[in-house]
Amino acid sequence: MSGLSISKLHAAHGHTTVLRDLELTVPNGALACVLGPSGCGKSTLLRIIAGFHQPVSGKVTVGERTLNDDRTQIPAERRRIGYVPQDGALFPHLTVAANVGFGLPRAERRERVAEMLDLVGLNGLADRHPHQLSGGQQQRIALARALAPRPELLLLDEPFAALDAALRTELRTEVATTLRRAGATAVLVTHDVDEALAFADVIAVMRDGRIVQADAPHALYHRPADTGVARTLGEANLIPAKLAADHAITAFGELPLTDGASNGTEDAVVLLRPQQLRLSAASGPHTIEARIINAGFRGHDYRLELDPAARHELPTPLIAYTSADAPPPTDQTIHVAAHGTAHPLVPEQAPVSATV
Ligand SMILES: Nc1ncnc2c1ncn2[C@@H]1O[C@H](COP(=O)(O)OP(=O)(O)OP(=O)(O)O)[C@@H](O)[C@H]1O
Repeated sequence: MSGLSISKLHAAHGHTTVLRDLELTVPNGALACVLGPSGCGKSTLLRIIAGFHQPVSGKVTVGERTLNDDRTQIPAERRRIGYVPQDGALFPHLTVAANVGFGLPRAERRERVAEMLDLVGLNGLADRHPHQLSGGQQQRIALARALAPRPELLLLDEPFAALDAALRTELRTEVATTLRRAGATAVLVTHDVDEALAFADVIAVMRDGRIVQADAPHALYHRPADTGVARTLGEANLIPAKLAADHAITAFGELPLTDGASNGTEDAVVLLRPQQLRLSAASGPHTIEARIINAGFRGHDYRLELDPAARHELPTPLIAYTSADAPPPTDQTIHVAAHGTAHPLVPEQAPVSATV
């Protein structure tokens, strides 16, 4: 397998620009997730990489091979790229073995099919037809079929979207393990943040036809580039702050900065994730007073919506997660403290015009 590199990619459907100046690098052997809202251009990006859609301009390379640039447009069948669509799209009239072996040279077909079915843990099902498989089994066969010709790059377009929540979690873990075992470079498209956080070595957040930030899941969650990326990765409290050299001054007192340095700004916003806000038994110099306006039980914890007292000048609602056995009742006034570090955020950029 080989790494993927995309630069200055522009694409349109008719007169509507869909991708603009898109940059993305996926190292060899890495699993990347492209995360973004419906309609932001994720599938268009995959279809360009696969060779199903021609971009307006830009360069796409896999390993040393240029697939698209000003002069080059390698056809899809010569790209050596595997593609797993949302519904798997197995050939209904062929057996599992024939689906996985489709297009492989006859001499190696038998052995390669057995190897692939082994990889996805379904070697007992070679003689079945797709309609005799569960949704999860069909997706695993689709993955085996895509990996069988030893593609240089594997593309997965929301491959778990049609599955129920439990199967989805199980299968995405399995698929990630399978891909790592196969040493595959893969790009998965999703609008499910849990999927991206669990699956990826690199998450690329897409907005308005561009990749706005790409980084390891942990870095992206704790150090988002702007308020939009912060919200894309999970619930976010955006807290007004003044920035000093190495700390933020907030209604919760002084909090160290995540990256430990700022230029000093009077009028800043810092990110505090809900798990950083904790109920405090007593009021103190670094607690705020708030009223619980909603408490939702989520099995492992409660999600609280809080209305902070007006004097704190904080946004409403603040979101806190608490693992307390039972939170105080709704409408009760409580004290809240903030833990950990604060990460300064810039506002999300306004979208640019969508017409070429
Ligand atoms: N064949 C097409 N002709 C015209 N417009 C299209 C075509 N395919 C997609 N679009 C438009 O291009 C934009 C990007 O679509 P795309 O399918 O790439 O988004 P997406 O992020 O994959 O969305 P989703 O998550 O809903 O699948 C959308 O506004 C869509 O309506």
